[in-house]
Amino acid sequence: MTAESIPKATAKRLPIYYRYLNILHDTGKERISSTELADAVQVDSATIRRDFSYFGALGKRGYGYDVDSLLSFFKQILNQEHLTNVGLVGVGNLGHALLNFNFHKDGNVRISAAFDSKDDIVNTIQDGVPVYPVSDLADQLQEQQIQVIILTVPSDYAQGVADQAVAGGVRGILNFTPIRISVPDQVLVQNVDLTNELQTLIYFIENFSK
Ligand SMILES: NC(=O)c1ccc[n+]([C@@H]2O[C@H](COP(=O)([O-])OP(=O)(O)OC[C@H]3O[C@@H](n4cnc5c(N)ncnc54)[C@H](O)[C@@H]3O)[C@@H](O)[C@H]2O)c1
Repeated sequence: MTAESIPKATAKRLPIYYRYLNILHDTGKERISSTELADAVQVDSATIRRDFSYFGALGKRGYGYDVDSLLSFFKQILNQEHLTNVGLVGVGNLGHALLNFNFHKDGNVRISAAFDSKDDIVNTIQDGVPVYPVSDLADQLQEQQIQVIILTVPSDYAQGVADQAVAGGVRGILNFTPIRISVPDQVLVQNVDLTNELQTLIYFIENFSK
């Protein structure tokens, strides 16, 4: 089974399972039933069993799932053993917060280079990450083989920076700016809008909560 042949909805739940299994592993738990897992990750147990069935018969009736073998399987699927270096462009309020966070809990992703246009921050190290002049973006992405960037520049600069990143061979952009950037088909853009997320949450609370 390859990552490509797993249904998208199942693939989306993998990181949730993975994170929880890591916690179980750290506490020394060796096996878990789908019902226990369902309670912990808030996914119903039938869905969990179906999801896991895509990975072959990993569970044994009356025994549950072996935590270690599930973990190593997910690690392989999620490519967790492979460290992905990410660039961040725009070290302002939001950029600083993301640099400070730097995905340390997940272990397989880290921001390894940051870029800005302000003289007082360029060529410094912020939260352990070197900040390069944005004029070097395309070169540095290529040199450091960085294929994913986080975009946290003011909206007026978003498209220009995206163009530079594309010139540097970027394959994915996590776009925090309100601008819908244009990129070639082969480049993936994931837009993040916290206002939207909050409004969706409030809508669900008001309309679907018990
Ligand atoms: N998606 C969300 O939920 C969300 C939340 C907050 C902010 N934002 C967006 O994130 C962006 C950043 O917000 P902020 O509050 O951190 O802004 P900010 O002004 O504090 O920071 C922007 C940084 O980008 C740098 N910059 C400017 N032009 C640049 C360029 N061409 N190349 C590289 N760096 C450049 C600036 O020097 C500054 O350090 C804005 O577009 C804002 O709208 C989105």
